[in-house]
Amino acid sequence: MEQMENEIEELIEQSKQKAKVLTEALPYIRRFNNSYVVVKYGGSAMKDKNLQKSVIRDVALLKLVGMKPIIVHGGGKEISKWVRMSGKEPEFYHGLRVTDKETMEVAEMVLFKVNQELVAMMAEVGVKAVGLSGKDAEMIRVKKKEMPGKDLGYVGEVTSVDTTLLEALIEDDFVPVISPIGLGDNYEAYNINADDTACAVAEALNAEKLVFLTDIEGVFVDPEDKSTLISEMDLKQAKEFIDNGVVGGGMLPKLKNCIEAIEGGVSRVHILDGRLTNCLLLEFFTEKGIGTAILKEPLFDKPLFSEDEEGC
Ligand SMILES: Nc1ncnc2c1ncn2[C@@H]1O[C@H](COP(=O)(O)OP(=O)(O)O)[C@@H](O)[C@H]1O
Ligand SMILES: CC(=O)N[C@@H](CCC(=O)OP(=O)(O)O)C(=O)O
Repeated sequence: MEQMENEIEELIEQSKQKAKVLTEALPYIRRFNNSYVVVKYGGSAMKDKNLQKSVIRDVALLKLVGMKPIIVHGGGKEISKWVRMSGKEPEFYHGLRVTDKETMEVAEMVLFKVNQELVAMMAEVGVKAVGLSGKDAEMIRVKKKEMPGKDLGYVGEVTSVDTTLLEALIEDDFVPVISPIGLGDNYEAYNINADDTACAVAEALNAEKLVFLTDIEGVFVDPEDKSTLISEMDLKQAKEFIDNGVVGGGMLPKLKNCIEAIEGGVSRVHILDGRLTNCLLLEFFTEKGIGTAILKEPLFDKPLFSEDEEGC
């Protein structure tokens, strides 16, 4: 009898917790209703199938509560695996894959596979997604990326994004899943860095939010010291971090993309740890939020580090 009473009490407590979570989420659901939210999903955060499913479930939930999510995916590691299997060693120059004709073919095949897997996962959680590359309806046009001293081959730099198809799909309740391939002047396929692609799509849609899911908790002053996570920075601070050499490696182009997106009209950009279960829900629907937010201007005067932060 006593055990039964304890179980009932536990159930009531759990229900109260769930109700609290939903109540806390309400203002955010209302605020982001009908907003474009671009999620860049790639890198190491994509490694694990269960993790992929968790991210996809989160995106489905964003959709079901009234937002307009768009996924831009990467797959760099998977491309490298298949390039090796084709007998070549992957080559990168300043973070960009040197892409000859053969590598472009491999990249296009691998990205198509990744794209369709994500589309199927969305279907599994009851949301209709449509897989696209930038070639569809000439959505993403590019020019060949020029780098002093190195020919990158079929690497594209986005020149324009035509959102007509995206808007039509979203209007009809589909979630677009975009792979980072663009169409060149000569109508050939070009390989685009997925962060650049997400940034260009978010800018073209004037998105409310652009979220980069990566393999680290956010931007750190010192990545070795977890207490130095920067929960929020404005454009000025972001530029200072770049100039002062605080950020390096893959975080450098990512932060540059964040700055570009904000300057291009995106309201908020976030860098989140895609390895964390329910990372998107934690960022979107909790007061505290997670990761690093990059804003046009500071919301209010507060210390740089993560205490006392405000979410969304
Ligand atoms: N100050 C910094 N804060 C956070 N990460 C940093 C910083 N400086 C360098 N990095 C590196 O940037 C990496 C993220 O970039 P990248 O590997 O290109 O991500 P993705 O593959 O998800 O696109 C982190 O794993 C980290 O090693
Ligand atoms: C030109 C260029 O480098 N393109 C990238 C496209 C995929 C990508 O960016 O994937 P992640 O986000 O998973 O790294 C590549 O070929 O790896």
